[in-house]
Amino acid sequence: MDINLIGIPIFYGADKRGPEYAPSKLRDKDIVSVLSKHNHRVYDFGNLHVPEIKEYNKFYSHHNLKYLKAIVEVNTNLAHVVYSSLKANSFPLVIGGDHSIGLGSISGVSKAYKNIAVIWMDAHGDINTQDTSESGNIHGMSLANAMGLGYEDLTNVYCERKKIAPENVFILGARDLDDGEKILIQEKNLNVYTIEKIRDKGIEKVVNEITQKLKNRNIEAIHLSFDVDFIDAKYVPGTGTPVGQGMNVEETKKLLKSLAETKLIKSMDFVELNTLLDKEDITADLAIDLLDWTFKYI
Ligand SMILES: NC(=[NH2+])NCCC[C@H](N)C(=O)O
Ligand SMILES: [Mn+2]
Ligand SMILES: [Mn+2]
Repeated sequence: MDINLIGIPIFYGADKRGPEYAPSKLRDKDIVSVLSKHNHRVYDFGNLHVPEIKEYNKFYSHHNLKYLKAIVEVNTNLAHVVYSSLKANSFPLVIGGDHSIGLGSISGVSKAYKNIAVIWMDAHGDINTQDTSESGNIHGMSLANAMGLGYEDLTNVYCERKKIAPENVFILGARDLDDGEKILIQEKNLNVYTIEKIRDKGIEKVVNEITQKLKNRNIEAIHLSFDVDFIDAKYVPGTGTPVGQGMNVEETKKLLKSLAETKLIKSMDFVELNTLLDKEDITADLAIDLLDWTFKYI
């Protein structure tokens, strides 16, 4: 397979420095050779441009949407690179950066394929809007924006329509949801698999259930958006919003393997690695290990 490696050095969606250094960290750790081992041809596209915005200007457009303008710009450009990669039969692997970039990735995928699904592995839902968010951080809104909910500059990124149908979104690992997010899950009857639910059913059954639903809906492509805080806080010191009670590394790998083996994953984000918070590169090394593992089966 051909892989286009796309770095997005952005922290604006998290409003906390650190995620912007993740792409170069993973390159230092030889991500290209690691992925190439599995018979992939890896093309390193380098980083996309992230405009500089001064801290005092972050509320420029909207008080509860920090760094809105820059985030819209970056996601628009990312969407096009993702779209163009898919059209050229390459697998876009997007290295964040914070999770605000999920919007750009999904936007690109949604133009390349008619019927898509999104698997969002995350301790959080990232389904806030400017009205429900308690932080104003856009990385907590990107999945809602992709579903057409939220501020119009965000929902209209790349093309003016909703990018993904709520019934084709699967949130795995959620265990830290805001009140507004819980209401939305009820309202839209979203597919949310909490850690408890995944452990109760078992990983295999969960993946089968998801694949069955996707088959019934003729899904052509899954976009996998992996937030490293999906994993239990004790294994990932290097992330900005860590949450306990998550899966361990072994369980996570089992889940990633089953998802990869569906052969439906056509694009992926790896986000929220914060190198400034990391301890002795534990999280960066884990990131390499997880990507190595996943791309063995993809
Ligand atoms: N991609 C993430 N790590 N998101 C964390 C979001 C945290 C919180 N729910 C918020 O909206 O601010
Ligand atoms: Mn997230
Ligand atoms: Mn998260």
